[in-house]
Amino acid sequence: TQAGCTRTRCSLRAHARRRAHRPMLTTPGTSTGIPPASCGTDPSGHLQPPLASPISKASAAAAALPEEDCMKLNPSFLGIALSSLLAIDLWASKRLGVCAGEDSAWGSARPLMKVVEVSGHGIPWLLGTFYGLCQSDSSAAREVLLNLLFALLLDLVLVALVKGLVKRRRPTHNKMDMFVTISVDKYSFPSGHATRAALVCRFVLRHLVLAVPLRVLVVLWALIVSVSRVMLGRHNMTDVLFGLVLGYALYSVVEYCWLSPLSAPALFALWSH
Ligand SMILES: CC(C)=CCC/C(C)=C/CC/C(C)=C/COP(=O)(O)O
Repeated sequence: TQAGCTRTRCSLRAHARRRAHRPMLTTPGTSTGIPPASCGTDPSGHLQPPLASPISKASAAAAALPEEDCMKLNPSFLGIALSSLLAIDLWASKRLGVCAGEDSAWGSARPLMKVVEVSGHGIPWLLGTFYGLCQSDSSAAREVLLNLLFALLLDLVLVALVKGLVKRRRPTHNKMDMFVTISVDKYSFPSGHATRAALVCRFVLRHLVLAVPLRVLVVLWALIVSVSRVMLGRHNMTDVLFGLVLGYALYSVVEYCWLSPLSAPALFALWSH
């Protein structure tokens, strides 16, 4: 009937669309994602298997695609592994976001987590270091503080660059109620708090003479700041893990470019009394 024919044509078109959008898992040419022209329907409207006929124009065109185009359609092992990792990351991060809101499982701990958040924020660290630099009267202290200031600024620039390049959105369960942010802070990869925590932790352990309990406290602080980013729902786990690695590596760069009265006399002249 007329209605039956229309339904059959629609279902054929839908079938062709589904196949055309399905990523190819087989070698190009054997499955083109386009139904062969010889496919048809029987009088009752059911799809018939393809007839043994020459390759249709469409499949011949697909078979002639350059290798790179076919590669794009074939999900590689690495692609599948990455998508699976990201899916696990999103799922686990959402489950760990127990302080993401007042009504979350650990919502009552949210104010405390926000104090931890401020302790790893860029502004207190920049202002504190700058203040220390202006107050210090020993050249050794000035050298350490000037390098800490340089490290903190380098960290801000690097994180802003990576955030702007990667443009990964913050988790959907995050409430954007953070203490002072800049434009790129709408993005979450990598976590600026985690990079700063790792960087400051390595810096302090290397340049401050501290008793063992205090050294342990510094490491604990860096870990708590990092974990709190996921608990507050600000970040996914991969943002924080990458941030820690980046901050750790950044310290090596700071150490390599260490500013001294010999290498940067003009900078030190600014703060010599
Ligand atoms: C000198 C200058 C440009 C200071 C800007 C300090 C500032 C507003 C830093 C932003 C710190 C922040 C909110 C980072 C975001 O951390 P995530 O862990 O959420 O990535």
